[in-house]
Amino acid sequence: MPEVFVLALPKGRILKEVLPVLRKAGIEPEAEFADENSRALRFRTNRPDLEIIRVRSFDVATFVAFGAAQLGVAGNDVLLEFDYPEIYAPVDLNIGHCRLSVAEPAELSASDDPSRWSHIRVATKYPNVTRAHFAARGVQAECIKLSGAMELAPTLGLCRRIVDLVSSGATLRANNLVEIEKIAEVTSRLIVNRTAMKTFPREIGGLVEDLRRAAA
Ligand SMILES: Nc1ncnc2c1ncn2[C@@H]1O[C@H](COP(=O)(O)OP(=O)(O)OP(=O)(O)O)[C@@H](O)[C@H]1O
Ligand SMILES: O=P(O)(O)OC[C@H]1O[C@H](OP(=O)(O)OP(=O)(O)O)[C@H](O)[C@@H]1O
Repeated sequence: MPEVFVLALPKGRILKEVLPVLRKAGIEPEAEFADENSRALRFRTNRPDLEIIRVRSFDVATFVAFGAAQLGVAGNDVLLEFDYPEIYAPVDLNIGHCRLSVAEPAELSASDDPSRWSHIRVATKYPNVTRAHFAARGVQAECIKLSGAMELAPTLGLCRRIVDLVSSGATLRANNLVEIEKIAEVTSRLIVNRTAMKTFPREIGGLVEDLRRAAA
């Protein structure tokens, strides 16, 4: 019986960008995958040795880190937040371009001086990256963990600053916030479980190379 490998894909916005890359690599998910009303989470592909699962973006990293999926697609925002040693990220897929930034209300930024901060409170989905970023310059960041809609936090008085993903800047503008500092540039990466790569170098290495060529 041949080995069947599992590729974990994020459910959200990245899915639309990743499908053309898969197609270029000769990987076609079964028809049900495109059906938004389907409750299935696990799908066959045209390759008998590859299945796809659809999970939340942060969970892609968890499935791959624990070897439940051998491959996945994750933004480096997610990889920075977890820093799982079992994850190897060999290919930048050149999709999902955005940045992880610090933002605050426009009226605060007019008089704010970030070089004088010693302690700040920040709403974010990325508490580990945020704490490490500020600790590197001696600022203690107290993080309030949210799972989305961070931009509401300053308006409603939860805290004055947020750390969130920014692409066009439209979400910040709509909430009267301005970007004051970039923490990291973000793109989506192909990720691989290190043990799986060592155990099946030919098979997984082949998939990695197919996807590398498709993303180039
Ligand atoms: N505005 C954006 N532009 C480009 N890429 C983005 C943007 N927002 C997020 N991403 C990328 O897509 C990934 C998933 O984004 P996000 O977490 O917002 O999606 P989601 O569908 O809301 O996921 P979930 O439901 O798991 O929270 C992020 O980890 C990031 O790498
Ligand atoms: O700069 P922009 O182009 O406006 O993009 C930024 C927005 O995109 C992401 O949210 P998403 O739309 O994925 O929703 P979420 O809040 O549920 O994560 C991110 O969290 C920002 O809110």
